Amino acid sequence: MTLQAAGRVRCDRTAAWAALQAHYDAAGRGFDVRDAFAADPQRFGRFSQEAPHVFADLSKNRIGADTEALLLQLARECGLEGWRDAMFAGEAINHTEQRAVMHWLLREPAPAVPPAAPEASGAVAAGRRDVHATLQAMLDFAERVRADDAITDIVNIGIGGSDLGPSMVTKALDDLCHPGKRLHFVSNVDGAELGGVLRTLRPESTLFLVASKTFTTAETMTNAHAARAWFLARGGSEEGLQRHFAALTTNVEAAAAFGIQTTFGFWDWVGGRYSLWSAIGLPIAIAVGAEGFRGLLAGAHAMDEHFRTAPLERSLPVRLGLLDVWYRNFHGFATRSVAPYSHALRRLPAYLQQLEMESNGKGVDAEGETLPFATSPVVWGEPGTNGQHAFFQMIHQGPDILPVEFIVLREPGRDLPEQHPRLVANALAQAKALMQGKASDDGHRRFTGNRPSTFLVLDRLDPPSLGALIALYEHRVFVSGALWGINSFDQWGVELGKVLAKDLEPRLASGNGEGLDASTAGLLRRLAPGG
Ligand SMILES: O=P(O)(O)OC[C@H]1O[C@](O)(CO)[C@@H](O)[C@@H]1O
Repeated sequence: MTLQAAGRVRCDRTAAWAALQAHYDAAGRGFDVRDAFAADPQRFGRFSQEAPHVFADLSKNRIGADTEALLLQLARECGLEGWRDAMFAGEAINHTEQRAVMHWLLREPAPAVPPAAPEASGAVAAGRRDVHATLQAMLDFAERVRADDAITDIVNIGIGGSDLGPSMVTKALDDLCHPGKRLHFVSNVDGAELGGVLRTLRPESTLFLVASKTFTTAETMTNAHAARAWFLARGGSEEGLQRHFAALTTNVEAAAAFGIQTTFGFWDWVGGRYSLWSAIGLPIAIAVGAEGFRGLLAGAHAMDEHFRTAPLERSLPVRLGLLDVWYRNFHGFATRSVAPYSHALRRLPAYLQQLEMESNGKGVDAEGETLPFATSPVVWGEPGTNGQHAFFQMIHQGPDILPVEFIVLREPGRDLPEQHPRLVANALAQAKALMQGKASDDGHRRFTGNRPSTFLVLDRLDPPSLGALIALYEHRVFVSGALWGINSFDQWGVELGKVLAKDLEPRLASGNGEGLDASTAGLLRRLAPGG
C-alpha cells in the first residue's frame, strides 16, 4: 500500500515540517522552560491533560503553544486522523503482512458496539463474533485453575510479546494476585532460566502455559520441549500432560502436534507486542481473576475511546506522540527514560522497549524508501528511586539531554504505605531539579536545568488504570509511527539473526568456520569445545 493510497503523507513532505524546522531554529533550540513558566501563569493547565485513568503534566517540556499548534498541523497534514480511523475500521494497515491491527477489539465490552463506532468492516465484524466466546472460555479456565488447590505453580513459557506483557502486568498487580499461585515466567533459551524454575517445582502441582503466537519461536519451543521432558521424566503421563499443559497461540495445529489439547487461540490481527489482551493474557487472568482481567480490558477500552474520539489537541496519546516527534527529529534527543516511581511497575521499561522499539525502530517508510530522519527513541529506565542512585547523575549534569517520563501513583500500594510520601516527594523533586537547575560558581556543583520531563499520574495501580496506561503507550507509538510514515506493526528486523543462529548452532560442536567472515569464524573456534 502506498502512503498516498492510504491517505498518509510522510512528515518530512509536509508544509508543517518546514514550519517546525523554522520554528525550531528561531525559538525551539533556545527554549527555556523556566522562562516559559514565568511568562505564562496558565502553563501548567495548558500543558496538562486528563485522559481516562491517567493525568499527564507536559508543562516541564520544551514546548510552547506555538510548537504544539505546528505539531498538530503536522499531524493533520500527515493524515493521522484517517490512519487512526483505518485502524479502528479493521483495514489491513499492517500491509507488509497483509493484516488488520485490531488489538483494541479485544477490549471492547461485550456485546455492545459503542454507539458512535464507525461502520464495522468485515474484519471487525468477524473479530467481534470470535473475541468474546474465546475470552469467556479463557476466563472460565483461569477461574478453574484459581479454584484448583492442587495447582500451586504456573509457568509461562514464551518470549517477547508472549512474555513481557503478562510478566509486567502480573508484577504490577501483585497486591491483587491469588495468594496460592506462584507465577513463573521463562523466556530465555539459556537453560539457567528454566532449570532454575524447574528445580523449585513438582509436576503434579504445576501448570505450564506454552505462549507463542506462531508456536515456532525457537526459544519457546526449546523450553516447552524441555519442560515436557522434565514432566514425563518425573512420572507424569501423556494423559497428565493434558491437565498440566495449555497452549496460547494462533497456531492451534502446531499446539496439537506438540501434544497439547487445551488451547486458547487468538488471531493474526493481534501483534505479538499488543497481545496481552488476548489468550496471551491467561497468566494475568489466573493471577487476578476474571473480574480483574475484565477491569484491565475496560481501562484499555476507555483509552481506546479517548484516542478514537477526542480532538487531536485534547488527545493524550496524540500530545505525547507529537512530543516524541518534536524531540527526536528537531531537538535530536535520542532516548527517553521511563521512571516509574513504583516497585510494582519495575518491568514497565522492559515492556515498553519492545512496544516502542520493535514497533517504530524502522529505517524505511511504508513504501520501503530509506528515511532521511530518525525514528524511535531508545526507551530505557529503572524504577525510582533506584535510578536516582545510578544514572540520574548523567540526566542532571551530562552533556546529553535525556527526557524523562515519571510515572507516579497517588495512592500507595498494600505494603508499608507510610513510605509512599517519601517516594512521591522524590519523583517531584527530581522533575523539579531537572527543570530548575542550580546556579553555582563551582562547575561540579552546577545544574544547568531546563532538562525536560513528563509526569504521568495514576490514582492507583488497579487493573483499569494499568490497562489505560498500557493502551496510552500503544496509541502514542501509533501516532509517532503514523507521522514517520512507517509500518509500526511488522518486525522484519528480528528475522536475519534467527536464520543465522540456525546455521551457526551445528558449527559450534566442531568450530567449523568455513565460509564465514573472519571474526565469526575466529569466535566460533574460540567457543567450540576445547577452543
Ligand atoms: O509469540 P511468538 O510467535 O513466539 O513470538 C515471540 C516474539 O518474537 C517476535 O516475533 C520477534 O522477536 C516478537 O514480535 C514476538 O513478540
